[in-house]
Amino acid sequence: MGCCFSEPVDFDGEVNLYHFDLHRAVGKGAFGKVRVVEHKRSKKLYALKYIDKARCLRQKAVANIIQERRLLEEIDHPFIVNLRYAFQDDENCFFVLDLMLGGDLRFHLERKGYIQESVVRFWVAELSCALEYLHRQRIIHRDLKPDNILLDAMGHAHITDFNVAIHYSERRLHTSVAGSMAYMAPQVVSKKGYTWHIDWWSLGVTAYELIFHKRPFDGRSTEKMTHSILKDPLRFPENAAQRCSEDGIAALKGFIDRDPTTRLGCRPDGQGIEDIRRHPWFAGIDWDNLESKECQPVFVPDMKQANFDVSHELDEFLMVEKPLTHSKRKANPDLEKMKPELRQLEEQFTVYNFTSMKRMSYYPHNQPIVALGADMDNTDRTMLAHSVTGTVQTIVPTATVVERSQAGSPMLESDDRHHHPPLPNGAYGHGHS
Ligand SMILES: Nc1ncnc2c1ncn2[C@@H]1O[C@H](COP(=O)(O)OP(=O)(O)OP(=O)(O)O)[C@@H](O)[C@H]1O
Repeated sequence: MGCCFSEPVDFDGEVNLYHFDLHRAVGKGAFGKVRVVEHKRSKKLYALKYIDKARCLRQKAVANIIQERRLLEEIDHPFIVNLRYAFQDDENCFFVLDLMLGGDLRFHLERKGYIQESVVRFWVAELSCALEYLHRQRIIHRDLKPDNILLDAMGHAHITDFNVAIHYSERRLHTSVAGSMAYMAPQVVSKKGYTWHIDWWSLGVTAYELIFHKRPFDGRSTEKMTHSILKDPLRFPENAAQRCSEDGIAALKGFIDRDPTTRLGCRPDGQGIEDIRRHPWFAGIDWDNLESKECQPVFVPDMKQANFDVSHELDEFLMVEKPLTHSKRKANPDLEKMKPELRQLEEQFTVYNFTSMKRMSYYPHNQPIVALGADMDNTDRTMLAHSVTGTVQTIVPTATVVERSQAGSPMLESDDRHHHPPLPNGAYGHGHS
C-alpha cells in the first residue's frame, strides 16, 4: 500500500510511519498485525509490528509493551529479531524489526509433521549463541517455543517476542509465572524461584517437540501440566531411535534436566555454552563460523510459497479489520487529560532509530553494543519479489492456509510488572490468542 500523502517525507526529522511503504501482512500478534515495510530512503525491507493502543489498554498490557520496547533497545545479535526503529501515532505503537521471510518454527512443524534431527541441531546451535548473549545482557526471555523462533530467507534461526522477557539480577530469584506452560521449567511452575537457567529448559522442550512432534510434558489442566513438568519422567516415543541419534537424545536429556545446576548450558560460572560446544551432538558444528552466519543452514525455506498464514491479510481484504494507514499525529497531545496508561505509553514508548542511536544498556557496567546493521541483502530482496509482492488492496492468497496449533498462550503472573486478570482456563495472561 503506497502512501497517498503528497507532502515530502522529512527523513531528517523523527522516524514515523511516513518513512515506510506498507506491503503484505505476514503475521498476527496479540495486539495487531505484522507486515513487511520498505524504508523509502534506504529501500531496506523490515517487519513492522503494530500494537493497537486501545486493545493494549483493554488487555492491561501497557507495561509489557514498554518493557519489550526497552529490552529490545539493548539487544543486537545475529540470531535475534532486532529492533531497528520504534515510534507511535495516535492509534498504534510501532516496532520496526529485522524481517524474517522464512516463517516461524510452529508453521514449519505443522507443515512438515516433524523436523529432521540435523535441521533441529543446527537451529539449536544458533539459538544457543543467542541465549548465551541474552543471558550475558542479563535478560531472561521466558517464552522460548517454536512460535517465537523465526527463520530468515536463508534459514537462520532467530529468537523473537520479548513480551514477557525480564532483566535478572544475581541478588534475587524470580517467582512470577510467565511464559507458555508446556515449555516452562520446573523452577517456574513450582514458584520456588528461578533465573536464566529456565531458558535452556525451554530450548530443550522446543527441540524435543520439533524432532518428535510431541511435547515431553502435557496435561489438560494447569494442575495436570504442573504435575507433569514436576514429576513425569522424561520419556521418548517408541520410534525415537528412528528420528534421533543417541547423541541427540543425550543433548535433549541434558537440556531437559530438572536440576538447573547440572542442566546443559547452565554452568554456574556462566560458561555453559562451552559444554554445549563440546557436546558430541554438536560435533559437526563449526562454531567460529556459525555466529557470523557463515554456516549454510541445513534447511532453506521454500521462498516460492508464502511461509506464513496468508489468512491474516484476508481480514483486511474482506474489511473485517481496519487496514493500517499513514495518519498524521495530533500536535501536542494533552497529557493531563489522558488515561494514565495512555499517558504512560505516550511518554515511555519513545522514538528509536538504530542508525542514530547506540544500543542502550540499563546496566552501567555493560558496554553499549554498537548496532550490527540491518542490511537486507539481495537474497531477501529477491525473496520479496517472489512472496511479498503486491499491495494489501490487491492481495489474493497464494498458498494453502496452514492451521496453526496453539502451543499454549503466553501467560504472566507477575511480581515483576503488573498483575494480569486470570484467563478462563485459570492461567494468567494478557489474553493472547
Ligand atoms: N520480524 C518478523 N518478520 C516476519 N514475520 C514476523 C516478524 N515478527 C513476527 N512475525 C510474524 O508475526 C507473528 C506474530 O508476531 P509476534 O509473536 O511477535 O507478536 P505478538 O504480539 O508478540 O504475538 P504473540 O505474543 O501472540 O505471539 C509471528 O508468529 C510471525 O509469524
